[in-house]
Amino acid sequence: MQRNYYIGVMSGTSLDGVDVALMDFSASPATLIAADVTPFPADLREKLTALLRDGQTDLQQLGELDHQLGLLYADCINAFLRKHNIAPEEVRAVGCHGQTVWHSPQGRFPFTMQLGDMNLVAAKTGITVIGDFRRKDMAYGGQGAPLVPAFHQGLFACAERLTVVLNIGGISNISVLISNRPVIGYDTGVGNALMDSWIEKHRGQSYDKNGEWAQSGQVNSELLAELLAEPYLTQAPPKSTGRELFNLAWLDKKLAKHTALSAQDVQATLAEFTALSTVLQLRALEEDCALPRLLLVCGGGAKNAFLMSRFRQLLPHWTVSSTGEFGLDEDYVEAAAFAWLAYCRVQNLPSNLPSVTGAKSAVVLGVIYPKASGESVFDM
Ligand SMILES: Nc1ncnc2c1ncn2[C@@H]1O[C@H](COP(=O)(O)OP(=O)(O)OP(=O)(O)O)[C@@H](O)[C@H]1O
Ligand SMILES: CC(=O)N[C@H]1[C@@H]2OC[C@@H](O2)[C@@H](O)[C@@H]1O[C@H](C)C(=O)O
Repeated sequence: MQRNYYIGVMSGTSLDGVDVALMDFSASPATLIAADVTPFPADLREKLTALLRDGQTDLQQLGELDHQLGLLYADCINAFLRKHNIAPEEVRAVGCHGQTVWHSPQGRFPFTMQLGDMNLVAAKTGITVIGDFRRKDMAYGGQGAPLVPAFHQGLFACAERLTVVLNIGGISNISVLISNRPVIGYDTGVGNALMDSWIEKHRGQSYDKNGEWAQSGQVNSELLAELLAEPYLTQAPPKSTGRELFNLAWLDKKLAKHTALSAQDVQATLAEFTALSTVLQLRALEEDCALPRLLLVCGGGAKNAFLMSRFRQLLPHWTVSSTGEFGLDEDYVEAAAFAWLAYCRVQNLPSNLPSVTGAKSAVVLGVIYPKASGESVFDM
């Protein structure tokens, strides 16, 4: 059978690296052919961390970051093609998310900003690139996020069970899949972002491997209650958030009354906060649906053994597993989803779910940046 290759590229809110996934859409279900992650160069990570921390920049720096990210994505794709012996001509299109530097879906002038010049990516790879996936949904009144629930639905929905796909990246988001009901999906709140920032501040490590440091501390119930009182958590969907809200400045305010707490107790409380802010949402679903319940975790948080054990303890009536056990490597679900979003763009298929983002209608997402030859992606 003829292959139908698309590449998805994702660099998420954790700023840990650039994920590249090659998907084949020639048969259903689509298959992941190969995937790799490239860590962010330290200088770029530093600049982006600073930008995400306070949103302060100038136009020169913003433009340069846009260029630098475009080059990085192109390098990652070209290295990927070389490593896996794939010619650019074999790939119909690349779906590239770009780097979210600010997400502000509420307010008088809602916007979401992803950097990374897709013109550069197309020019340097020789492959047609599709980018700017979120803003069409926003133009139709949606949150512009999360976009992966439609992809989750296609891969993991099953009539005999309630399936929830939970992505634990810097931010966590869920997709609730119950047959014959519209998909529910939203950002539940913080994923790894606060645990990452806290361990970086106190121990100079970029993340808490397997949650070992968190496990060594004690959860402080007063602090936990204050974290859980964040209004975003009880806001009704559609909703989406980011590191503009959940950052060290937010945490510092909550810690003001807890100056005597040890750093590892704070980490333990942050881990519990990450788990509970999702678990409370899932418990509410239990009243609504009597089907067997499956929680499928993906994203870097799926590798945090301590966090996964907390989900199992807190959700005794659920089977807790990872997407990897159900056919798609948990590290590459988002990158695979952007390959699928590119595929939808080329097929002119709508890919947002109004039940999730709140958009007025389902629309075709993504802007096409054609490769240099002028050959249309639709002619391949
Ligand atoms: N072995 C591990 N133990 C604990 N945490 C881990 C482990 N491996 C990865 N992580 C966490 O996963 C994070 C990366 O997750 P991921 O790549 O899914 O995030 P992202 O895609 O950048 O975020 P988002 O989905 O919000 O855009 C790391 O920053 C780290 O906190
Ligand atoms: C604005 C933005 O980049 N949002 C990301 C982020 O990372 C996780 C969560 O917050 C999710 O809403 C979204 O990414 C995934 C890929 C999505 O759109 O489904």
